[in-house]
Amino acid sequence: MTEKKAKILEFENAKKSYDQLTVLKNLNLNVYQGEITCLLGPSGSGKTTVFRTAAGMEELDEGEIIKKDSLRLAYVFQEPRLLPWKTAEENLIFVQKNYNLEKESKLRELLFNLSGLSNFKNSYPHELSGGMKQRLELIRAFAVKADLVFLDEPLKSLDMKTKYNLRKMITLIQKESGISLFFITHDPEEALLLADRIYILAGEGSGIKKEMLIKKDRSQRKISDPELYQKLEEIMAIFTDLVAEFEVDQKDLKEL
Ligand SMILES: Nc1ncnc2c1ncn2[C@@H]1O[C@H](COP(=O)(O)OP(=O)(O)OP(=O)(O)O)[C@@H](O)[C@H]1O
Repeated sequence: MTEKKAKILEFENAKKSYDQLTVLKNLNLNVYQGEITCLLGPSGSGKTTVFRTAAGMEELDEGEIIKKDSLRLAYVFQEPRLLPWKTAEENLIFVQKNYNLEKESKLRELLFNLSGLSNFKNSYPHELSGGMKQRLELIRAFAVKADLVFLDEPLKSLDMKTKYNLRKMITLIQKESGISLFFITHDPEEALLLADRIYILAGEGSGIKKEMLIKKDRSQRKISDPELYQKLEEIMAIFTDLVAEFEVDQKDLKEL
């Protein structure tokens, strides 16, 4: 199949171990311009290790991450990293200053509107709910006009309504700005609702088990669509193979 989109980041034969534990081996994946790419895998499969190496927080043992030096990257970590002594708007200005973008007040205004946080620009992080803080984390990453935003489980531990709203917000921002996103999740439904391209991580000491393309218009997706549902079943079959079942002798349960 011919790929017309430009590759903007590439993991080539990546290998990463911690002491005796090989977490990633022969990992190959591409991030394409203007796409939402998802790295999907069960707990412990090495997703955060991919994120940390991409962010330069860890070195690969072997292989390469290929990207242009000029590529502007932004990151959304699992746990909020907001500055507690700065208001919501000052948190955005703080990161914008790194790129001389602090005068972009219209962009901030737009992001606050899109995230429903317009009335909380002057609030401090401790005055916001968990979901609001996560929304602020997301718009902070979008405030620096990055080429590629990495998101590590951005919707983890949020309730269904907040997840739904944030998915809508991400979809809208991506559609309007054409920004590329690389997000990590263990949730197949989230991957299917958001991604153009899903890489399923094969599990400890391994690479990518499968690459999946989702063509359906993001704003029209429902998990009950036959196309998505069939893909969900495919992913679940792979996950069932990857996740070892724990074994407990029935009579030991009497100890409970
Ligand atoms: N700094 C570290 N030192 C030693 N082992 C580590 C380190 N970081 C991760 N590991 C191990 O590497 C493996 C993969 O961890 P990683 O956090 O990348 O997985 P994950 O897919 O992100 O998991 P989860 O979804 O539970 O966050 C795990 O077995 C973990 O214990």
